[in-house]
Amino acid sequence: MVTRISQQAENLHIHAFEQLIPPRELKEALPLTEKALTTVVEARKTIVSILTKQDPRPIGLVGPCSIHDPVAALDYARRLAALREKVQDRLFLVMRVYFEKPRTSVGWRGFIFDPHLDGSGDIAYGLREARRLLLEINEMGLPAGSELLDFIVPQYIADLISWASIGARTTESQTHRDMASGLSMPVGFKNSTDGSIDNAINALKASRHPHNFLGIDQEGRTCIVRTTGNPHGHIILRGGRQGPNYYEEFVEEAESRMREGGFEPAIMIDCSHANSGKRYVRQERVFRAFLDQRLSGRTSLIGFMLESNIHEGCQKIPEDLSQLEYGVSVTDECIGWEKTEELILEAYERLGGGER
Ligand SMILES: O=C[C@H](O)[C@H](O)COP(=O)(O)O
Ligand SMILES: C=C(OP(=O)(O)O)C(=O)O
Repeated sequence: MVTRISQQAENLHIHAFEQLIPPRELKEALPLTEKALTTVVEARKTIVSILTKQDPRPIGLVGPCSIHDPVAALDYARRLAALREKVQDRLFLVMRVYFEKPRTSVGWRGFIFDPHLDGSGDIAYGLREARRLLLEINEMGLPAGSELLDFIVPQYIADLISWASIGARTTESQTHRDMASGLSMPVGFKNSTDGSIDNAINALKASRHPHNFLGIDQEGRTCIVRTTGNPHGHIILRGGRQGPNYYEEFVEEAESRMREGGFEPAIMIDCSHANSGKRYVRQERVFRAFLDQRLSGRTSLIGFMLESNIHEGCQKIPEDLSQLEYGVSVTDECIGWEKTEELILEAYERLGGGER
């Protein structure tokens, strides 16, 4: 019972607690379909085969920096699903479907946390619409990859996610490592914003171990979550404060650090973020460097990440939301669809020429 005495000591900066429906109820309203389940199960299996080098195709994590408009996201997904079909014998494409944004200081926190883009924080709507969107994307046979930031969110949507990322700002966080140890999909750990790959390798080690932590169950009750450890992880080189880290010498360094840590090297190159100085025009350069290294026989490079949208560049979220430009990122700059298609088809051609 909250007494008058305790009211003077707690929740001093909280003005409301609003109850959410439990994960089970949202899943009953928007259930996983047979088709979506097949997309998820098959994609997770394929990604594990790529990480263990049984499947020679690189993974391409391709899509918007963040989802802010479900209509544009579906428009994008349809384009990517068609492209995926064309290239699937040489490339395994997964759509970036990012609903949670970690911020350097403050900024829009992503569709789940602020779906109306106005600071109203309608998380109930955000969770529901995120789940609906993921269902539709998986129904197209297109697998989804996402950054997981909050510990409660996975119980609502993780059954629709085939690959997850722990971001540069949270790779060193114990609680994110705990969460990763219980996730059902392969997880990529980014190097830290200062460029450190040790944090990512330590995260890989930690997430393979069992952990006990606090979370919620399907009924939304707080509980002790006991995990078995997640054996399917890899690292992602995204550059750091000192600059890019996609060049051969950085990849070699990452390979030997992974080996020293007892891991078979499995490295994804993020063509955006600090590898491109957040300038969309530079992603192309990083992408080609990835491809050159892959084609020269560097099989530790298991994939790439491209931040791509329908139209290139980015925009600030305007006060008057009717001024939002369709298909343009509201977070980091993205390459446009035409460039995306051009790069993926170029990779397809080159990967068909011999060494993959
Ligand atoms: O991917 C998106 C951003 O790089 C990340 O959320 C940090 O953004 P910020 O530095 O603009 O806050
Ligand atoms: C936030 C992201 O990246 P990073 O953690 O590398 O900054 C992202 O991929 O959206």
